[in-house]
Amino acid sequence: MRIAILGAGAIGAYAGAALHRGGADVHLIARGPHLEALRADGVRVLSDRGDFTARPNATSDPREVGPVDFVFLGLKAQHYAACGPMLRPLMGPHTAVVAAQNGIPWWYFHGLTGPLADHRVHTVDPGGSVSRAIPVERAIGCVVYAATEIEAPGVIRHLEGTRFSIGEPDRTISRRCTDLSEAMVAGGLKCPVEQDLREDIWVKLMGNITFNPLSALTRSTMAQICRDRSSRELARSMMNETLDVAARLGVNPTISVERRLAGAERAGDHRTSTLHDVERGRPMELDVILTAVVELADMVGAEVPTLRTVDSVARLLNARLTDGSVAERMAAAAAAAAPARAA
Ligand SMILES: NC(=O)C1=CN([C@@H]2O[C@H](COP(=O)(O)OP(=O)(O)OC[C@H]3O[C@@H](n4cnc5c(N)ncnc54)[C@H](OP(=O)(O)O)[C@@H]3O)[C@@H](O)[C@H]2O)C=CC1
Ligand SMILES: CC(C)(CO)C(=O)C(=O)O
Repeated sequence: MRIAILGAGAIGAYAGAALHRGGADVHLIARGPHLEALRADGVRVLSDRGDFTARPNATSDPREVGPVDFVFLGLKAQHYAACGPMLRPLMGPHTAVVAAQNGIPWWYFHGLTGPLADHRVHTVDPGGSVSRAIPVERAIGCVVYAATEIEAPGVIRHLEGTRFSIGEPDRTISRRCTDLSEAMVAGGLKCPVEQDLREDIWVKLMGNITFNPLSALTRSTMAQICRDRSSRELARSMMNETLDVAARLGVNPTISVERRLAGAERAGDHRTSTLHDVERGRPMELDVILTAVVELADMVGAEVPTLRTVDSVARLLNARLTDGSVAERMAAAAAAAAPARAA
């Protein structure tokens, strides 16, 4: 099985290393110093479950890879609309694209019947730009219950979780999903094939919609947010509002808010992927994680005052982060602080 990892960052390189370890023919697509390290030394995975090194092919140029069976998309979702030129050389007639994103995917209403069939969520697929880059019929959904970070170029720190739940938008159990699942399991990951991934999407989103923006806005870990009485209450409100939107869309996750909060608190001092971005002076992956849910709330008539407030301040921060000068200053400050943190 040939697999390209487009955006072999924290999650992509981790999944790619595992797939390679399991016997798949893996091609990592990366850039910069991280790519140089991947080429020179492979992916070094550091994990309580056992460290290992995998040496799949690594390149910056998808044309060197050519058509594959699966593209595992490890890019941040705000880069999906522009990924068409990188994706094209990887696509054969049957290539599937597995997007490891958090939040609401661009294919969310694809394959459904009823009044919302094929509805486009504008925030995640503005003007159809993402659907044009990644046609929905190519998409396999993926909900990632793993936490990883790039500790140094070529080095992935695995913090917790190995589950990558996958599923077809149209609720079929397809051969391509079962094939991919076998390859992931051979690499030591959990990869259940779900009939309808939408419940998993909302369960995961209850955490991301809350902790990703709050951690970025307050520079706090998930545990710190949970242990402070008022921010825990804020998190609870955000989760309840999210569950209301999901319910109005016909999805009723069985997990309680208290259990979800307890799980986040147990994650301890983990910094979310969004906090990592802000610390590096990069824009946050906000549209798919939070703004899209506010759009869906408006669509289904749900009151989401807390989500709306956090979204508006987080979008203001994102606007500052996309202003080059501010982003450069923050990145410089983060680089200056890094040796001190390490000491
Ligand atoms: N990290 C985690 O624990 C989790 C992440 N996720 C999801 O996984 C997805 C990826 O997140 P994460 O792995 O943390 O993000 P990363 O930023 O670590 O990975 C994205 C990678 O894509 C690379 N990239 C971007 N554009 C290009 C390009 N044009 N050519 C080559 N490489 C490119 C980036 O390189 P560069 O740095 O140079 O821009 C980076 O290495 C997100 O949607 C996130 O929500 C889900 C669950 C957990
Ligand atoms: C926090 C985590 C790992 C989920 O627990 C995540 O999804 C992220 O960092 O974006």
